[in-house]
Amino acid sequence: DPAEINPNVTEIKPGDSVEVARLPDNIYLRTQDDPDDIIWDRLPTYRTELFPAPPVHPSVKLRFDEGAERSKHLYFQVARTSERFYVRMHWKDASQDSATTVDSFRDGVAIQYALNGADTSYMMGSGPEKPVNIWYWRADDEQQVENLAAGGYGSTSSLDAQNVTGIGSYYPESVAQDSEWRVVMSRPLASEGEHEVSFDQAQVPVAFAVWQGSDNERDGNKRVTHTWIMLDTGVDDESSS
Ligand code: HEM
Repeated sequence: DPAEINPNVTEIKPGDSVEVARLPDNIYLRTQDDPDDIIWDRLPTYRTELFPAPPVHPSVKLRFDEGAERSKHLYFQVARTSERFYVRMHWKDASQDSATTVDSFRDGVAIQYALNGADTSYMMGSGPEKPVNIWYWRADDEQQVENLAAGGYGSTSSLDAQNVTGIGSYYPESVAQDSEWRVVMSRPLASEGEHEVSFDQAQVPVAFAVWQGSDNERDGNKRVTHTWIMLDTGVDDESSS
């Protein structure tokens, strides 16, 4: 519904490019990864639509509710200083699901980067030649982000370098539907190892995923952006190699 979108929010479709905002070096976040720092009010906000990930696995198919109205909006912001890259994500969620138990699932969010160009499958990469790097936050540990790599389903693995930090917080509102999660993740600009995304290139393809615990979403069952959104880093490819 276009009427509901704030004029300061830019709608992003798959294939669109967004600019990584450059924070001056004399600006500091109150605490690194503070999801509610006032700096975020001054930076451009983007909104994109998430749709159910296609069921690729028989066990996901069993749980896949074809009829469900499951599209969802994700708001995101991207920024860098001379030393770190930051991404902030927020989305409405009427329930705070912080634990996985026998019959309940936790909320989560992730950003995925194609390591070897936009012809990589946005469905978690295409084999060892076209892998992805994934930063994965889960509501059961609001102050931790896992740094993962994958080259197709079933190959998801944790990286040696766990240098991605992050914090998420739930902001309840009197109208439950207006409540939201806000999550910031960041990493030093310099990458460590071949499976960490390099920000030293003009464009970085990204995709997002949100797991809504109250809808029993977990692993492959989640909402995702379909195909890549391109981040313009402001780095010149020719001068940086
Ligand atoms: C759009 C199509 C996608 C499909 C069909 C898909 C499918 C799957 C499947 C089958 C699994 C379970 C097996 C495994 O770990 O490999 C999985 C897990 C996972 N996926 Fe995806 N995926 C998609 C997109 C994404 C995106 C865009 C992201 C990140 C932004 C992502 C992040 C993850 C993570 C972090 C896990 C591990 C989850 C856990 O431990 O609970 N996926 N996905």
